[in-house]
Amino acid sequence: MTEKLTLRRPDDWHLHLRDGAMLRAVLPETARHFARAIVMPNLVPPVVTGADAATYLERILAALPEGMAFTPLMTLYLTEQTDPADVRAAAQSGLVTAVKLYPAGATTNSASGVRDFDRVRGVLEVMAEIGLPLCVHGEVTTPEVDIFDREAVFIETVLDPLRRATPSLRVVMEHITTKDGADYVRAGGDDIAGTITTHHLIINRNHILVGGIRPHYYCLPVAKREEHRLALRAAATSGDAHFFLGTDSAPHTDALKEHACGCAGVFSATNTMSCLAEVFDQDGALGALEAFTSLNGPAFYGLPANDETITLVKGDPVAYPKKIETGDGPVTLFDPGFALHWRVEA
Ligand SMILES: NC(=O)N[C@@H](CC(=O)O)C(=O)O
Ligand SMILES: [Zn+2]
Ligand SMILES: [Zn+2]
Repeated sequence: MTEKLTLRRPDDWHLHLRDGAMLRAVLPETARHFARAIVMPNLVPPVVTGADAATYLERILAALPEGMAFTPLMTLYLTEQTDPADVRAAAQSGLVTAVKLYPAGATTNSASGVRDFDRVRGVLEVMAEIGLPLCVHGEVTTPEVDIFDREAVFIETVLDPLRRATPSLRVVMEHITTKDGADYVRAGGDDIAGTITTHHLIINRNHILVGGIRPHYYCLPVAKREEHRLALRAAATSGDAHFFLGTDSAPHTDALKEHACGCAGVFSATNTMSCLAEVFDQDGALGALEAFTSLNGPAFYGLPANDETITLVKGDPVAYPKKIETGDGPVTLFDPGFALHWRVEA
C-alpha cells in the first residue's frame, strides 16, 4: 500500500525571492507547493517604505508564471529612519504583513539595518499598538562575540530587553538555530514565535566543515552543534504552536557561493516539502507536519489556514536537480545528504 499524506497547502514564513532574473527563476520553485510566503525585504536597495513594498509586490506578481496561484506577504526593512506613520499606513491598508529587523552587519544586505535600538522605539510602539509582527534576525554583530554564540547572546542582550521595553510587541525569532532560541520561544507566551528552516533540521556545523569546506551549507545564522539541531528537530516535530516553517530559502549564484568570500544562504525552495516529510517520517512525527507547515504560521499571523491541500506520496527516491538555472547563473539546490522518498503529487 502506498503511503499518502494530505495537508493543508503549506506557507513559507521566511523567504528570499530577490529581484529581476533571479526572482523569475526562483518564484515558481516556491509557488509550486506554497500558497503564501513572507517575502524578505533585503534587496539592494532594501524595501523600506510602503511605496517600496507596493512596487516590489507588483514585480513579484508580474514574475509569477501564468496559471500559478501565490500570495506574497510583504515586509518592510526596518531602518533608523523608518517613519512610524508610513509603517502604520502600510499595515492598515493590508499591504504589509510584518516588519523585518536586521541588526546592521548581521547578514546578507543588512548594512542599512539597526545599530541603535533607541532610534526605532517609535516604530516598535506603533507596531505593538496595531499588532504588526516584528520578524527578527537574531544575532549580535559585536566582533568579540564568537559567531556560534551570536544567537544566544542576542536573546539575552537585545531581544529580551527589547520585548520587556515594548510589552505586547509580537515577535518572530527568525531561523532559530539553537536550543537557547527554541527554549526562549517556547517559554515566551503568545506574542512570540520562531521559524525553523528545513536545512537547520538536517545539518549541523560538521556538515559545513568536515572533509572540506562546503559553501552550499553556509548560511546565517550558521548551523550549530548536533545538540542544537536535535533541539530544533524536537521543537518542529512537537506540534507546539510557537514553531513553524520559514525555509529562509536564499538563492545566491554558484559563482558567489563557491568563492574565497562566499555568500551566506541556502536555496531549498524546490525540495523543502520532500525534505520535511522525510525528517518528520524519520522522527515518527508525520502527524505533526501539517501544524508545522500549514497551521501554526497562519494562526500566529492571524490569517486563515489555506483551504487547498497538497498530497505527499511515499515511494522510490525522488530525483531533484542539483542546480536550477537562472538568468544570473546556476544556483545549487540544498542537498539533504539522504534519499528523499516523499514527493508532492502533481
Ligand atoms: N540566511 C542567509 O544566510 N542569508 C539570507 C539573509 C538572512 O536571512 O539572514 C540572504 O538574504 O541571503
Ligand atoms: Zn536572517
Ligand atoms: Zn533569511
